[in-house]
Amino acid sequence: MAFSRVFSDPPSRSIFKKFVVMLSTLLTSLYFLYCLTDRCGTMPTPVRASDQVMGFLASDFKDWQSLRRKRLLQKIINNNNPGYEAAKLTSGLDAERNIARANELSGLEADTNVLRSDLRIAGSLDLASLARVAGFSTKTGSTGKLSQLGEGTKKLPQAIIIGVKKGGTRALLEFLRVHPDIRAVGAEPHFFDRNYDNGLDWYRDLMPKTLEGQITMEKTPSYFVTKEAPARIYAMSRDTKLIVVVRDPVTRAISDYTQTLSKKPDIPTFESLTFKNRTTGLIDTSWSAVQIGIYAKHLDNWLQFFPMRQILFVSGERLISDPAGELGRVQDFLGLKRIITDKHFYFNQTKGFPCLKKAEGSSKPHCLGKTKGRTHPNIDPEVVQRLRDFYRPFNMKFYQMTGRIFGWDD
Ligand SMILES: Nc1ncnc2c1ncn2[C@@H]1O[C@H](COP(=O)(O)OS(=O)(=O)O)[C@@H](OP(=O)(O)O)[C@H]1O
Repeated sequence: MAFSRVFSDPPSRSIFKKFVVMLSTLLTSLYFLYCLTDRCGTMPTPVRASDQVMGFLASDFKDWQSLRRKRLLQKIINNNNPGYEAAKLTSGLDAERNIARANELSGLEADTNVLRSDLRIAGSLDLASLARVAGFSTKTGSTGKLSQLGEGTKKLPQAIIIGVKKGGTRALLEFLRVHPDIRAVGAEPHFFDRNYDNGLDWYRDLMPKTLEGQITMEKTPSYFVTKEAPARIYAMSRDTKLIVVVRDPVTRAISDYTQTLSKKPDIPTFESLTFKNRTTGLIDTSWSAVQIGIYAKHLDNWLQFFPMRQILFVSGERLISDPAGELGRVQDFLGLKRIITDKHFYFNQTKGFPCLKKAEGSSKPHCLGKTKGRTHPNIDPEVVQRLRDFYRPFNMKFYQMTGRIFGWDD
């Protein structure tokens, strides 16, 4: 009996172990797929539109928010363990790599700059082989700047493009990267929303090396609508400069929908998703495409931690009609010499957008990839009008808060 137990237990244990490993792999893959369909974002609860408008405007940023700020900050400082676990680091990097690869394979993100940067993120592991897989020579990823050759140190970002999704954040980052005093990670690290548990060392390690005087940057548009992000960034450095590219919230919502539709062609129409109840005109503010555009509400969260002078708002519309003008404001805000000027841009008729005459580290003209500047579906004008009416008071509040009239309500 004892003899047979000795020889029968080990195989069953090993089968069990294999089963556990297979199950974890399956679950991890499912999670990545889930994230790729944009379902990892926050899903706020629905609120009746008119109630929300009035309730929000009436509250006018009460004192309890400063209490909330202190509480949140304390929680974050307690939770943020800089000595991250090695296991988490590995899984985080794998996630980035998997997303980059899956995007690449599915053609969802054809922007070479994004891929290039994703390769750079993964570079600490095996840049050369990943580049080969992606069909890029490692030369493609070279910026031609000294720090790319190994000098300098990795630093936490001093400036972050925190939003908004579909605002024009990729265009802004790609344009800024032309500046010799800016070094930026191309992929979205999602540190302050999805990967915060990985710790600041993990985050720093994603950054490119910089020399004295160069600014490290990243962009993750979902930060703007992430409740925890302001306190977390504040805990990293209260001096962090924040940049938000904002765009007409109605067009932004349609752009957001267009992106989802390109990945999931079977989703309901924009019109049906907009309303909780079309007859009563009740707008579904739990739909993220609508919710993200309530800029005044999200900005209020940031103002609990950062003064207005530390946040720059870039007009997504002006970034297209006058990229050099908007880039001038951004360079001033970052305390940099105005090196990026109208000489750097040309309007590409085929693309219908401004493009760079020379991309970072290249002598060739460069437009953003095909996922930027998509054709939007036609939306029922009545629904568009209803959305305009919904956003108007929030837009007014936002203009008042920022001191800039963005012209979305003309
Ligand atoms: N120069 C240039 N080239 C191409 N596209 C440009 C440019 N400048 C701004 N845009 C607008 O950027 C919109 C995408 O915004 P984001 O880059 O913030 O999107 S994302 O959140 O990172 O997915 C994208 O939205 P869609 O037009 O809806 O595709 C563009 O309108």
